[in-house]
Amino acid sequence: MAPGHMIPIIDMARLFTTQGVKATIITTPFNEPLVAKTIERTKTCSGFNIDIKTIKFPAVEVGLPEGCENIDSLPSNENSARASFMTATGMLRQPLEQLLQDCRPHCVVADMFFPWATDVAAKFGIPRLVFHGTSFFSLSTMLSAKGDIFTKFLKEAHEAEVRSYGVVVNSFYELEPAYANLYIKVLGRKAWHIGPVSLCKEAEDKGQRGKESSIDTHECLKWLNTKNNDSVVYICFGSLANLTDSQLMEIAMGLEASEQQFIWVVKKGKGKKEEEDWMPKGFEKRMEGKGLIIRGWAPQVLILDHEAVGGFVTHCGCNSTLEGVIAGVPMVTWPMFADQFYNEKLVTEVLKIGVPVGAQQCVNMMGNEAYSIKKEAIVKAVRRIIMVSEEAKEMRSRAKALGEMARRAMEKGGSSYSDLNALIEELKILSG
Ligand SMILES: O=c1ccn([C@@H]2O[C@H](COP(=O)(O)OP(=O)(O)O[C@H]3O[C@H](CO)[C@@H](O)[C@H](O)[C@H]3O)[C@@H](O)[C@H]2O)c(=O)[nH]1
Repeated sequence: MAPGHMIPIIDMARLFTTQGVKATIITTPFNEPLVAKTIERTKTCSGFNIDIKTIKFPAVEVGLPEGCENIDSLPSNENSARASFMTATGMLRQPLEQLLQDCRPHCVVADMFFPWATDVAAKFGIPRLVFHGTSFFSLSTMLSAKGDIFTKFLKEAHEAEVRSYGVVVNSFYELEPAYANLYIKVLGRKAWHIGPVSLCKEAEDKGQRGKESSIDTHECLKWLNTKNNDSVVYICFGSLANLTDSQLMEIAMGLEASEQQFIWVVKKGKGKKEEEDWMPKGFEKRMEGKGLIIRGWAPQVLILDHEAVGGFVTHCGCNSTLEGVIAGVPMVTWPMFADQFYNEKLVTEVLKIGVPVGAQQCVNMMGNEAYSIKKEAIVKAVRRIIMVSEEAKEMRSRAKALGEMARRAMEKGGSSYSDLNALIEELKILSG
């Protein structure tokens, strides 16, 4: 239960319904409005057939505040808060069992964070598919890396995956053929690439993905419309990372010194005091017309898709990475935790459509006071992707070609379209 997992899950449900099957999204009461709004926006689309069912999330029972049902709303990032959240997540097992008993679906797609869903589904003879939310590259790398990187939880998730029917991957074959082959043919996993799911034709709500945008989308587009093609850098670190004030300060100074136009998403509210703490004096005034700061939630896909955007500074969350690929923009990679360091390698060393900012250390979701990327590194990397040069030109052209391949993969006859088709057919046979 985190935006980076829920957004693709909702897209996936819509994608499944395009194949004529009915989908039910299971969520919790405080997450339900987000799911409902997204579904509502596409309700008029043909073939639409999605239900929502909620099960109670025992936040209070594990000592979390009432309504704390999403990892991005944890009161703090202390290990204890995350551990409580995981405990509460584990307690969804029994209500899921009840729900499956009543609904008897033909298949359950459950996120990797619910390893027990495999056994629950098996109880009713229902196949379970695992959704990791990450690329074949990072899945294969994690499996091939030494066993000691696996925490107890990851071990459990891994064992559940082995016992599951298979894995659905939000990726497309042409993006990482060697790693799709490695995962499926060499490591012997049963997997289907069905993405990028955000390109599902029913997912036309580009301006409101995940949360309500903090900026009027028309204003944002109006601002972008005044800019030349490929001239604006977009900077966003996903839904979970909180950067320290000193890190934000380095970014602000770096952006100013880079002399490039930008849209920068900062997960901070408005408030004079706060502003003074994390940006140089007079920064926003000096940047007027040149730089736009979005405080809170940005309409990311809408921004990336605009032709004025020519580069993306990203933390390499899997969704953002794919969205950058679809938009065909070179990236500055700035991984922070989880699979992001793997995704960085995919972008910079395999696909060669980005340059690393030089992040060497994992920081937790609240950042790290003792470690920050300096302004000079930011200026250098931003200029490398946005300023006219042979290197930038080549990266851009490779990125644009991949974006085209992504679209083709999702069209009728494309690799992801066909794989989804094959999956549904197989499930139909299974269910008799
Ligand atoms: O202001 C914002 C911020 C984010 N997004 C969207 O939110 C999603 C964010 O997902 P992602 O880029 O994957 O980042 P995280 O939110 O950090 O995702 C978590 O989940 C991912 C999927 O498992 C992992 O790859 C990441 O490492 C993990 O941090 C994307 O679709 C973005 O378009 C917005 O629309 N507006």
